[in-house]
Amino acid sequence: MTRPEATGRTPGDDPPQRPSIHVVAAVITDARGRILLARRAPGRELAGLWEFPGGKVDPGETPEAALARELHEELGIEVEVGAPLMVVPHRTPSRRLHLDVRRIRAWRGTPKGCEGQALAWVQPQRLARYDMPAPDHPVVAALLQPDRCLVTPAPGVDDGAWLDALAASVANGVSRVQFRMHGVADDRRRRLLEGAARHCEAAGAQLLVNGDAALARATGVGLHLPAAQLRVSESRPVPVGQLLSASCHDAEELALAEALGCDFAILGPVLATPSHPGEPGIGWARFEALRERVSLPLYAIGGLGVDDIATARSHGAQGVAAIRGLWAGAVGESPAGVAA
Ligand SMILES: Nc1nc2c([nH]c(=O)n2[C@@H]2O[C@H](COP(=O)(O)OP(=O)(O)OP(=O)(O)O)[C@@H](O)[C@H]2O)c(=O)[nH]1
Ligand SMILES: [Mg+2]
Repeated sequence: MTRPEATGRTPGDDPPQRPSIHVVAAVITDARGRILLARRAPGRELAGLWEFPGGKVDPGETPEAALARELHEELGIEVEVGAPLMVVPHRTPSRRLHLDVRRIRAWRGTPKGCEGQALAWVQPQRLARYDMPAPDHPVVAALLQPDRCLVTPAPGVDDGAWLDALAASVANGVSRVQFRMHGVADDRRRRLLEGAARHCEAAGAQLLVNGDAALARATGVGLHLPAAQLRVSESRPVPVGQLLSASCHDAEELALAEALGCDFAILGPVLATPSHPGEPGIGWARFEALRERVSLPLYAIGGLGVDDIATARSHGAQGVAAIRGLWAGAVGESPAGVAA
């Protein structure tokens, strides 16, 4: 609907002339698990792109009321708004946007394109085939990809106990694992990677090796680039289809990770963490300010665990990455150089 744009948050590092808009959008799922997309009609901004139905929050309106109103106006249905999925902060040269995505618990009526827009019910795995605005890319990732990424701790002296803890971690719901194993001899590291790969495969979890492109290519597991390697990578070190991620700490590294075609990145440290004593962390406001410049999925790292996933999602993160917060075993000495 055409109405004045509601102004929302305006974080301090932004020129005052850049308007901020709060948009609510819906994940509406049918009995077959398909998700409803609407195509922006000709003549409108971003015409032809597919989106989650919704629109701008009016001044004084709650997000829930705005979403119910928009879905009535655009689709002719009455809804019960459900749980938040995520809020994506996004900036363009002319404005900043908070895309606040909610699940719909129940609805009455049959969705129709009341404003002439085409509609499509899409299997989640096919969402990536639809051309969507940049702020929607993290939303699609949140619907499809894991909300937590384990970074492995050092193995101590007992490799069997380490592998048992890894197996317990993936059994506990971790389905993305970054195998980080610094200061361990090559043959031992390789044996542990093989053990980790067996456990991950059995549990359907994804595995990425930290910092060793040759080992990733030789074994077929994914590759995680530490920031120093990201900064010197000129092309994607593993083929598309083999997972690639990177550690990022600032806007420049995030832009590099996106340009290299990383499937996701890890950004932090967000909170203080035992592995970085004396460092306060960048905090959620800074996390958002960095997140709004790129659209690849980002895990927040640094002093976080499963209880922080909802908070992380409300700041535009895919979820959390952690050592301590996700490892189902004892964590010994803090490995240097990782904030988890
Ligand atoms: N509804 C919706 N808007 C989105 C999505 N992603 C995204 O970037 N946007 C942007 O959010 C803004 C608000 O969307 P809208 O055009 O639906 O707003 P509206 O229904 O109130 O209509 P209006 O154009 O009459 O003000 C648009 O600039 C749109 O490009 C999405 O998935 N759903
Ligand atoms: Mg709309």
